[in-house]
Amino acid sequence: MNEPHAQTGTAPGPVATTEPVVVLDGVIKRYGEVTALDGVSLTVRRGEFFGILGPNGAGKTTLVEIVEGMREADGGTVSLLGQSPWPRDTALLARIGVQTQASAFFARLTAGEHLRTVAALYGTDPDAVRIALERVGLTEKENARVDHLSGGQRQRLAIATALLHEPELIFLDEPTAALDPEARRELWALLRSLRSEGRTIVCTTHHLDEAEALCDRVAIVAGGRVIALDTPRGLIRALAAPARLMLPADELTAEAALALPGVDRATVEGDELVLETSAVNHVLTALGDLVDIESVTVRTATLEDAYLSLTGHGTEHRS
Ligand SMILES: Nc1ncnc2c1ncn2[C@@H]1O[C@H](COP(=O)(O)OP(=O)(O)OP(=O)(O)O)[C@@H](O)[C@H]1O
Repeated sequence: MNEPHAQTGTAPGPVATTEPVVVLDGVIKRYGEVTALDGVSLTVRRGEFFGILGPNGAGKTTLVEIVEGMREADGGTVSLLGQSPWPRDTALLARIGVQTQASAFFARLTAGEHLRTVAALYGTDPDAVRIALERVGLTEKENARVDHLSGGQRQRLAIATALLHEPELIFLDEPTAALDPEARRELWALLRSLRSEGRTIVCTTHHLDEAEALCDRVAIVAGGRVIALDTPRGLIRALAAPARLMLPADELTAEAALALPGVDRATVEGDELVLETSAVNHVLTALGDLVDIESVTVRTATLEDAYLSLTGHGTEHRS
């Protein structure tokens, strides 16, 4: 049998604690006529990798900026590490790390110079630069100019910048935007290792596979509201979408497949027979007696399916 589609891969490492590090209660933010946040309540626990997902304009950036203390909410309460992030408190800011966008780098400096400049701003020990470069696998690029780094190296430098002062809580914004698949996977490994060190990570992303692979829990925001909040697995389970089993159409007829216990639907799509079932193991066992099991591909629902269903941008369990 072929490998099933990527499964929910919650990162290994310490289990998130129950201690709240970010608490929003009924947070409201308006920009003139636009209500960007319409009563957002959520809690991020220490040690969690927490994803914030949602369509463009959903209010994600506004939400994160309010938590970071960069914007003032119009209503509701916000607690960051037990304190109100507004009015801004520099002592509190020193306990969080914000991934800078590559455009915010000192472009003509080397990676090392850039980090030393940021370290000086934070009043951090200069040795932190060496440690941060090592941490993100950029030691050999210390003397390379920032504008000569690849996209993946820039994203690593952005994360190193956020890590310099050893923050308890890190905010990431689209950490793997514009990276090739290999660079994305390398960055995922780095992000997993940050989590396994016990850091709390709040990450906005449009990549559903990334959220599914990395996040302990995700909040789906739409129209300024949290419309779902759960583990990726919980959101997928709530979707209750059937699994799809695909096999060459010449191996079995749709009629014969429908006669198998557990098969809810059997359709021929091109040269494939597609079976829908909520009892994958039963159907696989039955198929084992009838067809070459190596030719069967299983595709279970993904976080993307749940997201599209919840945000109304798709209702089908797509393949
Ligand atoms: N400074 C601002 N002034 C006026 N309206 C704003 C401002 N910032 C955001 N908005 C509006 O508030 C809403 C939420 O925007 P926000 O940037 O928080 O969404 P987002 O989920 O981060 O979107 P994206 O995924 O596109 O970055 C949108 O309708 C946006 O147009």
